[in-house]
Amino acid sequence: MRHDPPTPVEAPTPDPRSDRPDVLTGGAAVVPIESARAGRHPNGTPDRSNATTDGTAEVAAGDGTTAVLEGQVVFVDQPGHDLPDWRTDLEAKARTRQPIVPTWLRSRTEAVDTLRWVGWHYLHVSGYQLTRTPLYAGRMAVRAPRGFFRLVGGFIRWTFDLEGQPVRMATVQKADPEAYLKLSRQRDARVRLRVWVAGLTVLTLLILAVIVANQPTMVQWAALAAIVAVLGIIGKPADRPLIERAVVPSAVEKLTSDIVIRSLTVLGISGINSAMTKNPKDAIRFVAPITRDGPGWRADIDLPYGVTVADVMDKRDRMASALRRPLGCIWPEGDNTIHEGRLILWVGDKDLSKTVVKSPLVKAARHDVFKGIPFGSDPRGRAVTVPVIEHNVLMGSQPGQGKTASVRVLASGAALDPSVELWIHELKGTGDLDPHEQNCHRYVSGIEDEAIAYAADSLTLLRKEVMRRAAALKALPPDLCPDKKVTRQIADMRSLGLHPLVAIFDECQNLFAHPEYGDKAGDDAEFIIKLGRALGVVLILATQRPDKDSLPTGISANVSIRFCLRVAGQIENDMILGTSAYKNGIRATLFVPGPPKDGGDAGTGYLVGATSMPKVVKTAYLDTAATQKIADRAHALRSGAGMLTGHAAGQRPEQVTPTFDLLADILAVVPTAEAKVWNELVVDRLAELRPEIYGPWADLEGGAKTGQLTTALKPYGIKTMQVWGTPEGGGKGANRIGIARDDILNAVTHRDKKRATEAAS
Ligand SMILES: Nc1ncnc2c1ncn2[C@@H]1O[C@H](COP(=O)(O)OP(=O)(O)OP(=O)(O)O)[C@@H](O)[C@H]1O
Repeated sequence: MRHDPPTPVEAPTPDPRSDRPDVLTGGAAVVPIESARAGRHPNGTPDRSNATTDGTAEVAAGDGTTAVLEGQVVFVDQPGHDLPDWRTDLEAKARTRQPIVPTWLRSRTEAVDTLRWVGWHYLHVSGYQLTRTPLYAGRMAVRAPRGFFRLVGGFIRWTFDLEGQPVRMATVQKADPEAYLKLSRQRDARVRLRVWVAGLTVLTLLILAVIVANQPTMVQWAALAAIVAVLGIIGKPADRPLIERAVVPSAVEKLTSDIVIRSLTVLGISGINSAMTKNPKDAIRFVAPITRDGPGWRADIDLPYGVTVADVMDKRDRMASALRRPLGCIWPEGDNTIHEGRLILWVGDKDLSKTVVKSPLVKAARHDVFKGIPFGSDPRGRAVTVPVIEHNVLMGSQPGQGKTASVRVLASGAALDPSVELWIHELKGTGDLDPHEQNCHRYVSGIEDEAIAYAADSLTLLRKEVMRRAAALKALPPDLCPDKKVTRQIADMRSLGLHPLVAIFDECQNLFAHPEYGDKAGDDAEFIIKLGRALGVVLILATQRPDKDSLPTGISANVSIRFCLRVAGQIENDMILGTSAYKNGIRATLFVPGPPKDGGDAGTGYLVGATSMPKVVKTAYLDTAATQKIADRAHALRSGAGMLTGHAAGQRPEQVTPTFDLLADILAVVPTAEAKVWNELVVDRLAELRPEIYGPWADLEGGAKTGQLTTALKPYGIKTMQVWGTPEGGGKGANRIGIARDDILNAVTHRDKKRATEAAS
């Protein structure tokens, strides 16, 4: 069956700016929508249109026949040149502006470091050469006779033009009298002049010799030394330099476009390989010249269409092999403000994992946290500061990758600002932060329940503190606090109680995953993170177990600064660095596990939220001795300023949550002989044991009382069951909800084992 031709329609009015003709010149075609609809097959299958040059379009009708659409056909691809918006054009140019002041001069620390390095370098070179002057003098003396003969021989050869002799002989052998005569005449003319010059030179030297002979001995020795030096230099064997190198030349190969292309094509990325096969010249484009950038080379590259920076990041080790550099020198980065395929490849001269970053805090007399805390340096050697005021920090990694070392840096920075109230909770019990105990308003180090309860108390107190501060800030006159935020000026007015309060929870998974305190602690932390920022309350959390049980999602979703050292997989990566971080190529899985001495990347991580773009940062390393020195200095500072409070001033901690161990308490009230017991009986006995804790449970009615214990036991994985029994005062036997004593005992054994393993790791 053949369709009726569709009703002719008007094509859209042509763009007046374009000189597009109405004839078809190629490219894909747009058929006016009404025509296309009219030409659709009744069963709804879309038709395929072919543009024709007479202003009609043929439409496959689906039954093998062709319908002709009348009207004007408009092309998708417009002829003529692009007409980019001039402002967009300028903005694009502005993004690629080269800095007027070189990058190393823009940071004071970096400039000082570079100048210091250059100074030391040349001092070393000068010292090295000066100590070797006797050796060089000896060498020159030995070489001087050969130099003398070379000089005299060369002088004679020049004077009598002996270099031309072989050519002249060749003309004789070829029996070419004309050429021979020409060359001989040239030689005679030369020799005539050169004999005069040579004679004058010899005469001058004789006069100089007579003058020197009449000079004091010192001058004579100096002249002799100069002559020996000159002859020594002339007499140098071709393969033996006079001066030794103070610095072995660097083996670092200059990064060139060929090397970069070679390294990208061996990564096994199909998008790159197929683009290279189709268009080897233009598949990988360099958007700026390859330049030196800090202690390394930087190449700005547009990857082939469809290839993302994340694809390349995954193959960093292969790239290192292709570039013949250690892995710690290869730092590919994306710039997705431009597009997903813009790769900034930085190849360092030094392996980052072998670099130990020094902290300026080691020598600082004091520090101002409103300026952020110096944290470490990026692979290019630029100092990186972490802002803490109005921020919260979450750090994570697998064990032994430098979390605690990073926490120490932040704790030390905070301690050196006496206006900061410092609360430290180190929930592993290894004492890594003990040096700062003397500066803390609240301090605990331990993995046992008491330590966890203390940390939970801290969060309860912090929550109250946040609410108090919110009211205090609201009450401040607008001229003092126009932005409703804590400023340095407000922080210094101690009476307002709005000074910075930095609370650190290292190994926080032990708190958030705790069966008794975990849930509430998670709620409190989330509340503090959301509201405390503008009020000067800063939470710093570090965990070695970033999963949803040990790190409530409310925390990982709301924290503002994230630092992720080496982790094993995508889930942990995104828990710390935020959803989609892995997908976007921010992958802390690329770091090598282990400490630097074993070639690992401990101390190196991705920092997100502290700088405009996510950055790889190597943290400054403070060992225990350096931390102790800083802590002692901070203590003296605080003591002088009368800022030692709470724990540091020897006050007893304020206890908010009474400490209790439910499982141990149940075992205490259920004798061994009683294998199974009703919940309600257990609750009554518990209330007798600790009325302040379990009293409210016992006050609950019937089912609620039973349910309370069931709920409290759930986090331990203990299930309740139907238990046959009789009331304690006597009465009829019945089946009611209860527990088995053995289940409690097993849970305690399991918990103790787990704690012992955690303490050992
Ligand atoms: N910034 C750094 N520079 C150099 N080495 C570092 C750095 N940070 C950590 N290290 C090395 O890594 C080791 C482990 O660091 P750290 O104890 O901080 O790890 P961690 O992640 O806290 O371990 P755990 O999870 O077991 O507590 C250190 O002993 C040190 O040798």
